[in-house]
Amino acid sequence: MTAEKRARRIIAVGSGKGGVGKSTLSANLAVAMARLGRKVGLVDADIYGPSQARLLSTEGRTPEASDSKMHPVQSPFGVPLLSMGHLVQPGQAIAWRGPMVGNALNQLMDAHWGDAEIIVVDLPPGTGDIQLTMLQKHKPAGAVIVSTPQDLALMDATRAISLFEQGQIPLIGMVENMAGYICPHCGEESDPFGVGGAQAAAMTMNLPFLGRVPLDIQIRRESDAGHPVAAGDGPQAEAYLNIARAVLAWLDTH
Ligand SMILES: Nc1ncnc2c1ncn2[C@@H]1O[C@H](COP(=O)(O)OP(=O)(O)OP(=O)(O)O)[C@@H](O)[C@H]1O
Repeated sequence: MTAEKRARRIIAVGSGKGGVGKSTLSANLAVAMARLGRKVGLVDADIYGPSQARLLSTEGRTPEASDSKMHPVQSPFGVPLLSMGHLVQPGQAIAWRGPMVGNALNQLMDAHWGDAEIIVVDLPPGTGDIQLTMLQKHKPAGAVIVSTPQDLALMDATRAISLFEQGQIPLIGMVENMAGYICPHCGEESDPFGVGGAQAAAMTMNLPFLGRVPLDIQIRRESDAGHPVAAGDGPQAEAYLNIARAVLAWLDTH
């Protein structure tokens, strides 16, 4: 029986800088993996700027607790989750020093995750206390790096990659977000942030490329309204499902 019990595996989603779409990717990746039949949970490790309660339509819900541990909040998309957004009022500032933030992260991670076999962790941008606690104490099975295609974002992504390498966390690969924009009026495709930069950078760094998500008004609108596009149909959902397939293929072979 013990041999059959599969260990829970953590996938950290990181980026060098904020605003590149890491939270959106984390939510959609978790939903897509659940759609592909896996038991997936999601932890919003962005303690100071939580967004997952909104992205997965669980705002205003408070986790119950037993045996001094929280029970994740069930979302309507088959993914249970925990976020500071479930514990503080929207807009309330969290002014904590490092050790308290580390404790908060540990409580989110050490919750009653039940039969979840994979926990996706949405890390805050950068390379600070939360990232270090995550790497050292919770030891993710692997990390996914998100970047937009422009040089500055890629430079920051390199820093995130180096953090995981120093922590000896395997890199699953890189996702290029907000590449290619199709005008909803005239249909012309343009590349506000360029395109292919993240894929090229991944190749240079010998990092697998996991896929590309276009800059798409529907992704912005639906995400911010708490409807992850990965739960629906169409090319947007397919983009996230393909990334989820690539991540699962990696997990199943490592
Ligand atoms: N592919 C996309 N197309 C259009 N909008 C997107 C896309 N990906 C993310 N966005 C939008 O960009 C904004 C920032 O995304 P998100 O919050 O996921 O970024 P982040 O990297 O997690 O930022 P932070 O680390 O600062 O929380 C959101 O409004 C989101 O809806």
